[in-house]
Amino acid sequence: MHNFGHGSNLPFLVEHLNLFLVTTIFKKTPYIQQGFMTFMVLIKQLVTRVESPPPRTQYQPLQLEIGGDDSRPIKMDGTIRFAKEEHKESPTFNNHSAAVETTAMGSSNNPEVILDETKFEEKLNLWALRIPCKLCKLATRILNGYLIDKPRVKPIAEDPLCQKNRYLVLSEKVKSQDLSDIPEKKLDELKGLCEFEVVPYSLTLGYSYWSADHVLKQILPHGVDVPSSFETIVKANSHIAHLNLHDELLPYKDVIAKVIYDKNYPRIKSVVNKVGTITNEFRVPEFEVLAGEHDMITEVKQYGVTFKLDFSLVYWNSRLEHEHSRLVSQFKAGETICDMFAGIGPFAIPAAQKGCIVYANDLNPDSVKYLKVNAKINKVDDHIFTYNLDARKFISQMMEVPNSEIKLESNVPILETRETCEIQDHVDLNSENEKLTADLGHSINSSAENIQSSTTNAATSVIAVKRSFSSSHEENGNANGTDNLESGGTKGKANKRKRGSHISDTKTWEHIDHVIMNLPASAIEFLDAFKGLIHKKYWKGPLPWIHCYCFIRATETPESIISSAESLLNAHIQESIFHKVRDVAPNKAMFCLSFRLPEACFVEVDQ
Ligand SMILES: C[S@@+](CC[C@H](N)C(=O)[O-])C[C@H]1O[C@@H](n2cnc3c(N)ncnc32)[C@H](O)[C@@H]1O
Repeated sequence: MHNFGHGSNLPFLVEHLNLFLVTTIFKKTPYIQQGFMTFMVLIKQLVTRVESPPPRTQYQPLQLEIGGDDSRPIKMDGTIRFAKEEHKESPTFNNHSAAVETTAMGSSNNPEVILDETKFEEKLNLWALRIPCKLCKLATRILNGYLIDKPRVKPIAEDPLCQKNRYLVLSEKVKSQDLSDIPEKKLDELKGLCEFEVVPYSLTLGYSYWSADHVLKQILPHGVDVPSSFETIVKANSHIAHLNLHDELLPYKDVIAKVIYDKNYPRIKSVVNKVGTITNEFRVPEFEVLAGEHDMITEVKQYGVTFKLDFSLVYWNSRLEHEHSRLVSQFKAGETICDMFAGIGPFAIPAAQKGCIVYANDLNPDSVKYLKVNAKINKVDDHIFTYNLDARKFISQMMEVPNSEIKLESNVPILETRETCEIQDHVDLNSENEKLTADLGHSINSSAENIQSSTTNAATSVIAVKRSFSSSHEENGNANGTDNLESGGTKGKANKRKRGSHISDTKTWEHIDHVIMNLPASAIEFLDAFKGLIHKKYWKGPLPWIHCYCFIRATETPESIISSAESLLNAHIQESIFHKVRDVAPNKAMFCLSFRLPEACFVEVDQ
C-alpha cells in the first residue's frame, strides 16, 4: 500500500524492476513471464510486510475474474455480427497454438480438447485508490481519463477490507504508485477531496471476458478469416445460430461453434452449420448441429406474424422478410391470391391477414403441415386453402372449371358474380339452386355427387364443389393434397369471416388477382403451365399479375429473362417490372419479375 504522500520507495522499486523485466526481457516468453510475475508478487508481499506490517493487510493484490455475460454481439437484420476488436495479442500467449491444445487439424475434433480456456487469461497489474465510498463519484469525475476503461469492467470495486471504502481502479497508463502519470492539478484536487491510499490491484480477464471475435482471432491461424457474422433464427425465447462456414474454416468448425455458443448462451441454444449446397427440390438446407440442442423446431416473427417451423425439414430464409412484406403490400383485401411455392406461408399468411383469399401450395408435405399450423397460430385458417401438389398441377387445378359448373350452364343460371353470391346469401333459395349447395364443413370428404345433394348455405356452395372436385383428382395420393384448414370448418366463426371477405364465392377459374412463384432457381420454367390455361369463356376481369422470382447472373439481363418467359408462355409480355430482391453471390442477384399474364394465354374454345 502507498499511503499517499507518506510511502516508502521499496515497493515502488520492486514494482519498477518487475515492470522492466516483464516488458523487456520476458516479453516473448509468456510462461517464464508468468512464473516471474508470481515470484515478484511474493517478493513484493514480503517487502510490503516489512514496510507496513499487519494488522492492516497493506499489500493485498485483489484478484478479479471478469465474466463476459455481456460480451454480446450486435444484432442487425436477423444477422448477428460480432463486436469487432483490434487484434491485440494478450500477454499470456503469442499465437493461436498457445490457445489450442492441438491444432484443429489434429486428431481430436472435440472443442473441449482444442480450446484451452486458461490460455485466454490476461492478468493486469494495476493500481487502485482506496477512497471513502461517499466520495467515489467526485473522485471519479476528477480522475476522468485515468481510470480503467475496458468494456464490461467497472472502475469502482469493493474494498475487501472495509465496506465504507471503495477501490477506484486506475488505467494501465498509471504505471507507478506515486501516481506521477496523473497530472499534478488532478492530484491536488483529489488530495483536497480526501486522504487516500494507493494499493496494487490485480485484474484477471478470463476466457469469459473476451468477445467471440477476439477469441476466434487467437484460435484461428493467421490469414484465416474469422467468421464475422451468422444468421439467426428465433427458437422460443432463444435463437439458433446458423453458420455457413467455407472450406477453409471447416477443420475449426467445432471450436468456432463452441466459442459462438459460449459467448451467446442462453440467447443462442444451438449452433448449426450448413452442409453443402441446397440441391433438393424442397430447398431445405442440410444442417449439422455443432453445439447445443439438436431440436430444430423454432419460431420466427416477421412483421408481427409468427411462423413455426422445423428448420431441418422446411425452407426458411429470414433475409426475405422485406420482400415478403413488399409484395403483400401490393395486395388488397378481398383479392384472390395463388401461391404456387408457398413454403410455410410467409406470403400467404400476411396476405390472408390483409383479408385476401389465399390458395397456397407446396410440394413439401412438411411445409404444408407448418403452413396449416401457422395459419391457425395467426388466426387466418379460414382464409387459406392449402394444397400439397406439384406447382403445375396446382395451377391447372385452380383454373379448371368444375364439371358441376359446366353442367350447370345448360341447366340453371350460373351464380354470376361476387355481388350475386352475396345477394343469394340473403334470399331464399329456389329448388334448382338448392341442389348446388353444400355445407363447407361436410364437403371435405364428400364426392361431387354428395355435394350436389346436400343442402345448406348457398353462399358456401361453389367453393365446396370446387374443393371436392380437386380432392377427387388428387394425384399423389396425399390426403392433404387439396385441403382447407380443419379449424376453418367451425361454422359460426368461419362463416362470419367468409361473408365479410367473399371467401365463399371465390371461383379461381373465374378470377385470380395475383400468382406468386417464389422458387428463384426454376420458377420461370413453370411459366409454360399458363399456356392455354385460362378459359376465356369463364374468366372475369383482368388477367392475374404473375410475380415470378428468378436469379439473374452476370451473363444474363432482364431482357434475356423476359425473352425466356415469353417463349415459355408463347406470348408477348406487355407490362413488366423487375424488382431486385438481394445479391446472393458476387455475380448473381435475386429478382422478382412481375407482369400481367398476356391475353394470349387464354383458351378461346373450351375443349
Ligand atoms: C424458395 S422456397 C419459397 C418458400 C416461400 N414462398 C418463402 O418465400 O419462404 C420454394 C418452395 O417451393 C417448394 N417447391 C419446390 N418444388 C416445387 C414444386 N415442383 N411444386 C411446388 N412446390 C415446390 C419447396 O418445397 C419450397 O418450400
